[in-house]
Amino acid sequence: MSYADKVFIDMCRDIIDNGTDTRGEKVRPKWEDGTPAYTIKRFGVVNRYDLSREFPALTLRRTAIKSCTDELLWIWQKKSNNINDLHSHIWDSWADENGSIGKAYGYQLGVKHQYKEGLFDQVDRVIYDLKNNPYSRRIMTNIYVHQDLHEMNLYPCAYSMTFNVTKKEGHDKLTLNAVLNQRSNDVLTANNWNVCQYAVLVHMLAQVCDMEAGELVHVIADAHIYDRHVPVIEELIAREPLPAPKFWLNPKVKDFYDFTRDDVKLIDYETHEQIKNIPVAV
Ligand SMILES: Nc1nc(=O)c2c([nH]1)NC[C@@H]1CN(c3ccc(C(=O)N[C@@H](CCC(=O)O)C(=O)O)cc3)CN21
Ligand SMILES: O=c1ccn([C@H]2C[C@H](O)[C@@H](COP(=O)(O)O)O2)c(=O)[nH]1
Repeated sequence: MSYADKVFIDMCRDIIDNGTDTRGEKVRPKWEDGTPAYTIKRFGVVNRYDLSREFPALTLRRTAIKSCTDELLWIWQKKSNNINDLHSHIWDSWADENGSIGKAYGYQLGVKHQYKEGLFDQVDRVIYDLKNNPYSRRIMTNIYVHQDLHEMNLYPCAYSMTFNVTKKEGHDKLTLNAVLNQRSNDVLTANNWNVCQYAVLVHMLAQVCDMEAGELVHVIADAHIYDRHVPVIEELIAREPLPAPKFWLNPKVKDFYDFTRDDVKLIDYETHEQIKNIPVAV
């Protein structure tokens, strides 16, 4: 069975059985009808995925790999903050009349910073360090920029990646690992969505830097299940996990900026039926 399913089931069980409830407290998000969106939450969840063994897609329900890759490329490759550059409508509720989500996500990754070797944005700096100084312990991004928070419609949730390179015995290539730091995670809507997109990112960066993909460690400060999602989660985690799919990344692509969502595929991705019309708290 898919290892990601096991991690997801254990995490959800733990949140529901051992988490704390925000019901009746002052909370920011609301449901579409204006009702406060309360959660059951667990502080400090850490999940590890070994990308050299399996791609961490859930089989309990289908994760839209092309849409989540599209959002990842919107942020990391197009470095855009405008929903008109995105193929899906997942950000529509947080955009202004021009389609902007403010100085969030892609905007921050496109800002150039001065380094000893010259001006780089954070993505190009990561690629430069992975190619030129792979054993550096300083290869990371951070888009949680306090001075710009007042110009963001939603503060970044998955806000930092720390890359770390190791060498496996008997392997010619170096191994690329990463820690994804996330301050807040809507477990039903976006847990596996975020995990799959950052797994894709590690695979892409490994390929263009001539490395192998290793571990992805997902650190979540506030892992929560919204009140209206609890019955859906109960139904999902009662399902029997299926085998993990195989991951395909177009091996011809050698430049990070050449990847498109069509260069990513899940082969033999068998899943249980999708749960439609899941409400998203705004
Ligand atoms: N409450 C909340 N939860 C989130 O997960 C979230 C936000 N807000 N605000 C900003 C973004 C938007 N995110 C979203 C929103 C919707 C989907 C979603 O509906 N996904 C569907 C279909 C996507 C498609 O195929 O285009 C899915 O089945 O995964 C995913 C991520 C993640 N983020
Ligand atoms: O990539 C994402 C983006 C957003 N989320 C979720 C996490 C929260 O439920 C909301 C944001 O609300 P805050 O009050 O700002 O925490 O969006 C996610 O899980 N993944």
